[in-house]
Amino acid sequence: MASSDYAHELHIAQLAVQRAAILTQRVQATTSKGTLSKSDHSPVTIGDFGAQALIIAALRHNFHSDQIVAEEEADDLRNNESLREKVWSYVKETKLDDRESEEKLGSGLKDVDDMLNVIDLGKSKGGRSGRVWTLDPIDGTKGFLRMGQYALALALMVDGDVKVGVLGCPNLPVDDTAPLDADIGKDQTSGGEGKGVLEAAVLGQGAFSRPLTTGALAKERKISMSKVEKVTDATFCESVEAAHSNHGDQADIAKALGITRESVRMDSQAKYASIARGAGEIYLRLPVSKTYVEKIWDHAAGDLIVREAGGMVTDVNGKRIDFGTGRTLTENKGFVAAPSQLHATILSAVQKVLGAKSDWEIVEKQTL
Ligand SMILES: Nc1ncnc2c1ncn2[C@@H]1O[C@H](COP(=O)(O)OS(=O)(=O)O)[C@@H](OP(=O)(O)O)[C@H]1O
Ligand SMILES: [Mg+2]
Ligand SMILES: [Mg+2]
Ligand SMILES: [Mg+2]
Repeated sequence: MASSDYAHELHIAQLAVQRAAILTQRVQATTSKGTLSKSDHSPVTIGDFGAQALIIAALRHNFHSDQIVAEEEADDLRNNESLREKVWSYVKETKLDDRESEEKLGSGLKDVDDMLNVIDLGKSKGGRSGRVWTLDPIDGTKGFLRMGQYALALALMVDGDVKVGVLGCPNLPVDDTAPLDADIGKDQTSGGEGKGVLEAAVLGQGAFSRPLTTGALAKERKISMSKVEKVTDATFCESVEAAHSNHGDQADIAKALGITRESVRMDSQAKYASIARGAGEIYLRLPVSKTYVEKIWDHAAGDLIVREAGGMVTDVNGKRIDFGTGRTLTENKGFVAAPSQLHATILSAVQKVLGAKSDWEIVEKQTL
């Protein structure tokens, strides 16, 4: 990647994600992942807390005055000494095995209290002005727990626009040309051989992938979305959980498009990472709940990487995703990510299928 705008931010973001992925991989390999249920009943683990602490520590060291919007907060650790100590033991032991790279991430966290405070630096409001990092330390925690796909997602927004995006996907194949395997979202315990990819993009500079390592960054390769011209030849991916995206609507849309291949289900922004390198074409995420508002950290990195790889990402109304609205994406409903040459066709099928549903209130009728 050209060393120009945001080169330093990109470099640090990739090293920070790579270091935190060492921790998440160690936690995923153990049977005791320290799972807690949050107030919304979603899980959080030692891996989520530990990765958030390590990545924010690197951001604090390098970009002291930037805002950070991250998913996790430290309250559950303040009230739980044994879990707090477990997280701390992982955090203090995790280092890149390349000294120069590790030094770039800073001198580290002083003690457990420093770790808790650093985790809580992720409580910023976000918004449309200034530099804001957004972090999902483990996206797809359910996938992480079921030994499937998950991603460490970090992005930098400036004045509400995503400028840098990084996705660490420890369980995706290293090989960018590997076809989208129907079992990709399933059990990944059989070994880490050939797995682990780090994808990144800077606005206007293209998208790149490199093998995830435990030290210095590996050599990068340019990636691009699929060149498939006929939508009937496309494969689409979707969430595993039926509660996170509407499998029924997505199946109807695929049918309307004449897609006969079965959808590939996998957790996390590994879906964006896959289509960004041409493994599959489409990522559909249509809302199930009328009240759930999506979070910026679940989409910012993936959105930029897909767009820089030659794709388009919009909501179901065809609007670009607006990341300047704070911690949540209040201006967008549903996600349609696809290669540019197919996006209009897919969007029109999405609108036709949703428009025909009498209970579809989220998509304003006048915009369909
Ligand atoms: N109701 C509802 N609707 C839509 N999205 C929701 C919902 N509840 C949670 N979430 C967010 O979904 C994130 C995981 O998305 P995935 O695509 O990985 O889902 S799945 O695990 O494949 O089912 C997940 O991210 P993580 O918490 O980082 O795992 C949540 O932020
Ligand atoms: Mg997430
Ligand atoms: Mg998460
Ligand atoms: Mg979560």
